[in-house]
Amino acid sequence: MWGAKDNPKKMFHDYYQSGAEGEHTLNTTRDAFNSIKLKARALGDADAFKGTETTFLGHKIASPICLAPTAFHMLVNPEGECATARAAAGTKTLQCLSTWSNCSLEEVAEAAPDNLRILQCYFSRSDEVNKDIFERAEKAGYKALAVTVDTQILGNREADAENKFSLPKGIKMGTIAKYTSTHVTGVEGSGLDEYVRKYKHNGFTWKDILKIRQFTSLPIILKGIQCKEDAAKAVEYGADAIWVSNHGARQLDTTPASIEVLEECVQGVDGKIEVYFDGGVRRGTDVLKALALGASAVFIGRPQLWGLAIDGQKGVEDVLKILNSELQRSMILTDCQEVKDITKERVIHSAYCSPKYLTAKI
Ligand SMILES: Cc1cc2nc3c(=O)[nH]c(=O)nc-3n(C[C@H](O)[C@H](O)[C@H](O)COP(=O)(O)O)c2cc1C
Ligand SMILES: CC(C)CC(=O)C(=O)O
Repeated sequence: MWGAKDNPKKMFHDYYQSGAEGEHTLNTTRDAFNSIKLKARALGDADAFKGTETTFLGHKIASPICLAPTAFHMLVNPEGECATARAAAGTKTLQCLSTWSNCSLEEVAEAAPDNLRILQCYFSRSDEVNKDIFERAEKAGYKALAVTVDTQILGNREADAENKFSLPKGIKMGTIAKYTSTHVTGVEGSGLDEYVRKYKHNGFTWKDILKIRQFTSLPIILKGIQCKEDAAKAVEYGADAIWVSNHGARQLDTTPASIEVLEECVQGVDGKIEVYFDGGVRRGTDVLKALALGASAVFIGRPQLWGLAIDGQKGVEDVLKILNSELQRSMILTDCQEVKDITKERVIHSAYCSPKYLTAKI
């Protein structure tokens, strides 16, 4: 068998694909989506279909399917996140750029100047660095900050440890290059742990959300909410939106699939702020289910990386177009003429996704 040392493509593939520990959450996510059934409706007027246009924090997007922040796009394409940004622009949707992008946030903004973009943030130990990043983001036209709240420490990704993951020479950490380095000291295990240890502020807690407010006027989205208590707390701490996510099942193994906790998180915010969603979205029907259960936009992680690996910008655009055409078909067959028609009534057995189901005797 190839070792990662002989075959870097294996190292990159494993990094993109893998989940935490036994990958139980990763492996049950498809079943969770498939256990939710859609209600087909007869004789909806397909000619009256209006489309998938919607809004994100008041900004127009052509589709509720957006690009999630995923680190290190240059592992599979020399144009990296600039190619992904152009794909988002080509389909008029939103890109959320990772703190750990290979292209800098300024390069990405320049690659697709008119596109709607937001920046995912991991917090540095240095407030000066954080302030600098927020200012750079604002200046480069990013419209919100998505603060990741599920990664106080990195999940146990066994494949990365076995492969001794590290970035190849010559691949920079574009956005944070001026504050940290890609040098790995050769410790045991995954170089990713070292990158994170060197840069990230693991003592960043709820009170620091209030601090961010003083540093920036950009809207703040909390990414990685997984229960109604935290959803309610996000409102209490002044978040402008929450993003229900288990980080692609890469953090804590044996948590529910994100789709299983979406409804309770929606209940937690009680209509006060928008709710976004990611985790295992692979079909238009998945998008419809997430919207029906209360999300106003969904994000895709790995599918964009597979598209990027296969055909660069065009590959990512193809992924977005296929998903959006599947969404349109599903909307028509459930008699939804526009995104606002995608309500809870489109789903049968939504009770299976609520905590009541877990305790009910049925
Ligand atoms: C290779 C990879 C890198 C990721 N990097 C980040 C990141 O830098 N910041 C972050 O908040 N989430 C990151 N995520 C999580 C995604 O934003 C998203 O939550 C998840 O991938 C969605 O699940 P999906 O891949 O099943 O679509 C990453 C996910 C993957 C697969
Ligand atoms: C560099 C990593 C912390 C990026 C990430 O969030 C991930 O790999 O899931």
